[in-house]
Amino acid sequence: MNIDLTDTTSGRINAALVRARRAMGSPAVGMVLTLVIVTDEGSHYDALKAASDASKEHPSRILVVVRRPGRSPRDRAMARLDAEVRVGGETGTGETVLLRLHGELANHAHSVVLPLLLPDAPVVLWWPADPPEYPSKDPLGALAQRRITDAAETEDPVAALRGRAASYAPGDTDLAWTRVTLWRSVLAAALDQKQARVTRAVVEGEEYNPSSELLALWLADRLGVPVERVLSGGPGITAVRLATEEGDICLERGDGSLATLSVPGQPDRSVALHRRSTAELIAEELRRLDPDETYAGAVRFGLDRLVRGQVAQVEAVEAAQAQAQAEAARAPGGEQAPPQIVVHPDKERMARATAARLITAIVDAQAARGRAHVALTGGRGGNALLAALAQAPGRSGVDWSRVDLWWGDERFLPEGDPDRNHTQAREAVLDALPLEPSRVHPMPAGDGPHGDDVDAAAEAYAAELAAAAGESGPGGGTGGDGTGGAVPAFDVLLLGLGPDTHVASLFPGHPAVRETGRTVVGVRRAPKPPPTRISLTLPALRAAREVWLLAAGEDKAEAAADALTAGDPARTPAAGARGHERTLWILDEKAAARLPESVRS
Ligand SMILES: O=C(O)[C@H](O)[C@@H](O)[C@H](O)[C@H](O)COP(=O)(O)O
Repeated sequence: MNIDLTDTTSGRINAALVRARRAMGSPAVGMVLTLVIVTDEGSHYDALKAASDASKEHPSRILVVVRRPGRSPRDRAMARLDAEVRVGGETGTGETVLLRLHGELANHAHSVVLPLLLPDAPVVLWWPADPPEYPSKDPLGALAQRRITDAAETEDPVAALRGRAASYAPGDTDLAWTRVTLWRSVLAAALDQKQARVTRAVVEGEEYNPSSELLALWLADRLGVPVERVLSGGPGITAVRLATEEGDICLERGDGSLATLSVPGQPDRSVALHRRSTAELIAEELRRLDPDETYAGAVRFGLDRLVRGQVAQVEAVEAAQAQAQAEAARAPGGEQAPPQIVVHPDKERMARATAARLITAIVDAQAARGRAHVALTGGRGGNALLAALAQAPGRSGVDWSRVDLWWGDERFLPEGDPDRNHTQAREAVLDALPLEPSRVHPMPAGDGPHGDDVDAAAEAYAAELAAAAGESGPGGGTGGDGTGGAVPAFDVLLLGLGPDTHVASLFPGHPAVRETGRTVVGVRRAPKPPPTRISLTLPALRAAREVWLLAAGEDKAEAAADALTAGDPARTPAAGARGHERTLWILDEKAAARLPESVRS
């Protein structure tokens, strides 16, 4: 039931609430707290929506206070209270009162709110933005057992955290702190389980991210060791590394909601660390109303006591890359994204983290388009990734029956030959996945219907790709000259980097690299055995939404440096492998060792 009251009083509002309850035949019992939200006209809808969702778990009276002091002296001199009372309906078992305090009344919000508080029930106050400097001393704040602010909703979140530290009083909390609950619980469990002494810690997260700061402060406060705060490109917190005598405990979340937890001596596991909605955060805060001493210890630990580290390896390159590479790597149409770079400490962790990243990408693609198209690569890097995928617990989060698997290239050998990429992929993981056989698209074998005619085999695969192109959802890929030669818009196209900068079976100086009219070609006299292969062409690779290039080991260092600074794909084919939406270079430290300063600085 909705009741609108103009130029009213708190008493009339209470009477309206009673009337509405009676009319609905639902007494006001069962409501557990009063949630007061202080916001402005432009933000009250979102804040109320989040609070209403949160209060489904905690039936509440929600009072939304919107101050309207007025623009002119005349407006400011008057005093008027308008109210919108909502009981039942989308408020669930709770009730909502939107209060507009006009003119002079805007300076006396607590006198309006006090008579509207549920009797004998806790009060929670939430400022979605622009909180008072001392929340506990604010007249409204003084009414509350819990006072919620959000440092992320400020111009300078780190400065805001300094303010929270200075003004802290029991009952204060901040949503930037709430956002690290899941990280803290995973790390605390890993530390409890491992019982290893931590000697130092690193927290990587995007700049101006207060949650990264608070997670670092919490580790410093709890562990009593040096904690380094390192900047990354995000989103949000991207990694925590705890150095112990037995090796690093790492919790890495590349760019999605799935993180990888690596604990020395244990198999990696994927952990859901999705970035929660405001409603979920508020619901968590409503669950506990006692003072959060852990928050108090962290926020007051002292930001200046954190070690300010170098910009993370990952993002030093990403930031420089975005600028230095944009022109050189841009495709003729200018639509490909400049490459981003992720560097992992070693090839084992690179494979594990990339497997988790691939799972996230597939889950996201299926959520967006109902299915996912992934093109696999052969070689040690590609197979290591598939082996890691076989171990990744998060793989059960994928509906494999809606994944289409393709190959970027294939050795033109008899079916089942151990050197075929398809054979190796099946052995690594495919045979263990509940795939839909009709959605697994190996390239033709050398003893198949086309005999030893590799060109005919290539044409057949091009036709299979074209048939699937229309199914790959909006923005379906086009390869070749962009006309008939279509391919699906691969959600992720994986490529291993050859030591000579080849990708797929496109080798430097080879005619296949310069092919633009077809999407798939036969390759003869390949420098990497076996000599006869089938390969997607560069235009077909570029039809992918995302292209991920994998390079591990020092034998790839020069190739990676060449490809990331070169411009001519004919000479350095990897330089021409760009995705429409994203190009990701995934390296281990050894393969990244020769990246020029201009790229790494
Ligand atoms: O069929 C192939 O050989 C691959 O598709 C090829 O493109 C491979 O990915 C690179 O040569 C890197 O191989 P390594 O990862 O083994 O170095």
